[in-house]
Amino acid sequence: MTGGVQVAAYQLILLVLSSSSLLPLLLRLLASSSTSRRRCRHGSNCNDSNDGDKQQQQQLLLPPSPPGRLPINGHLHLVGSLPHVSLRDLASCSSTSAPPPTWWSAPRAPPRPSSARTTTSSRRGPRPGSPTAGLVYGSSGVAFSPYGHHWRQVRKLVTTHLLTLKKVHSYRCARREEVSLVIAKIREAVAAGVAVDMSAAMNTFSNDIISRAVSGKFFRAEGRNKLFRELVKTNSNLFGGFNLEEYLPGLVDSLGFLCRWFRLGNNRAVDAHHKRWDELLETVVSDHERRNSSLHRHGRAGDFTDVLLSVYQEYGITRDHVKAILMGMFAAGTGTSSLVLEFAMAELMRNPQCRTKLQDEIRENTPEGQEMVEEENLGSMPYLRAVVKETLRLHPPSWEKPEEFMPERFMDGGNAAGVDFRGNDFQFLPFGAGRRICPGINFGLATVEIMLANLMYCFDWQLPVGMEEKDVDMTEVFGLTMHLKETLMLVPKLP
Ligand code: HEM
Repeated sequence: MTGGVQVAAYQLILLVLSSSSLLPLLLRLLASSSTSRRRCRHGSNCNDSNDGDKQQQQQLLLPPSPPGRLPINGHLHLVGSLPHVSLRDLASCSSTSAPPPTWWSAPRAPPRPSSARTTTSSRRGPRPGSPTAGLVYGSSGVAFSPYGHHWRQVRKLVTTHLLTLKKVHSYRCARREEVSLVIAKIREAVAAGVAVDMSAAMNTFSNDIISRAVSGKFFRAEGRNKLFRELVKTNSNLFGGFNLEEYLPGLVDSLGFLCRWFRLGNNRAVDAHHKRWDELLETVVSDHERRNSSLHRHGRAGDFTDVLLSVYQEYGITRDHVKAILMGMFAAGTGTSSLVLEFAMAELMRNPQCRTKLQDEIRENTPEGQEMVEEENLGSMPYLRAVVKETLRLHPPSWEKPEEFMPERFMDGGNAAGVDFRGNDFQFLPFGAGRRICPGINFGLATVEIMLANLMYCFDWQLPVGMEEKDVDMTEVFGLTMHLKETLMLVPKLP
């Protein structure tokens, strides 16, 4: 369900409830939601505020809430189908940094740098007991686990053993092979003179990279990578869809049986989907267990699953937790990297001068006669990093010409030259910040940079006949991650 439909569904529920004899229950809901708001102020990042509650706000030193809050509805009616854009607009209406609107339960990148300092997340993901929590093994992986001992353990495991710079580096041959497969496919399109569906190509590429890191060399066996891709897509639909509990936990508590009936269909879909994930992950785990002894004999570095199986007991976690971590790697690692690549290509098509500048840099800094850009060549390509940063910058307000694609801002002499994305510069948080910062930064960047460099190095790119730069549709659609509404079709040519 899109953001607009979610909002409409939410408002419809409110309308039905308020026009019925359920008013007493609504009042209870109101009471319970204000209690939970009070609780949030002491524990979580949900630092909402209330115009009518100024005294308490002053005591708690919270900034003022954006104007236009309604009872029950909070600021929901002010949030459109692109919530990050609405949040930005709400922030700019307020005289100081705006805290998230009052209904907003999931932690998202806040609209202004200064508010980012106060809102790094402690709770995230499906609420305990919700159908989607069941899908992710009771929210026991890294991304959805609430802050606490378990999260600290799984996060430590992932950052110490799976996503270290050394480990990411150890996958460079795998990345090289996957990039050459994409290049070979694009060469076929050049020979046939047809356009390439870049959205699909980049999604397949980043999913294959993650599948390979998780499942090893044999990830293509029995079409496992395709199955992973399909399951990740369904995850995204289920998490990005409308889940009553996430929006109105108080209502669900108050109207237990009605809500259970309302979400029955969703429950079944989630259970069936979880079963498919579990079967696949169980196969991956038991395959690895079978060949683990010979792996140790040969002393080879293993994939994510090998590493997890060798250390998980030390961390006091279970086999289901291992599966939850693996599932989380797919969900967090696939959509993100492929979207960065797709947005980067779309922006470069709309900005030919940036594209030429990037191609010149890449071609000048790749040794002559080399068929592909290698990872060791990337260090001498600062404009490539600036293009990636600019793609990640995603329209926040406090920038010069915020809506324009201007990688130069991150280059020497640019107004954001020293700005980095590792969570220290609060005006630029594409990977989040604080204790929940993305642990996959190195993995994601390695995937994006080598692929983008090779797309630019090996080909010249054109828009399909009849299309001009201004016709590249950058309309975004809200979901678990933001993505382009239209498929990006591009025509490759040999340079
Ligand atoms: C360019 C690609 C990527 C982008 C833009 C990105 C972005 C993000 C963001 C914004 C968050 C939330 C941070 C917060 O709440 O403060 C996050 C969390 C996370 N990401 Fe990434 N990510 C990328 C790639 C990856 C990859 C490749 C992996 C794994 C292989 C990964 C694993 C995770 C995990 C496990 C979390 C949850 C961390 C926690 O809750 O402790 N990400 N990512």
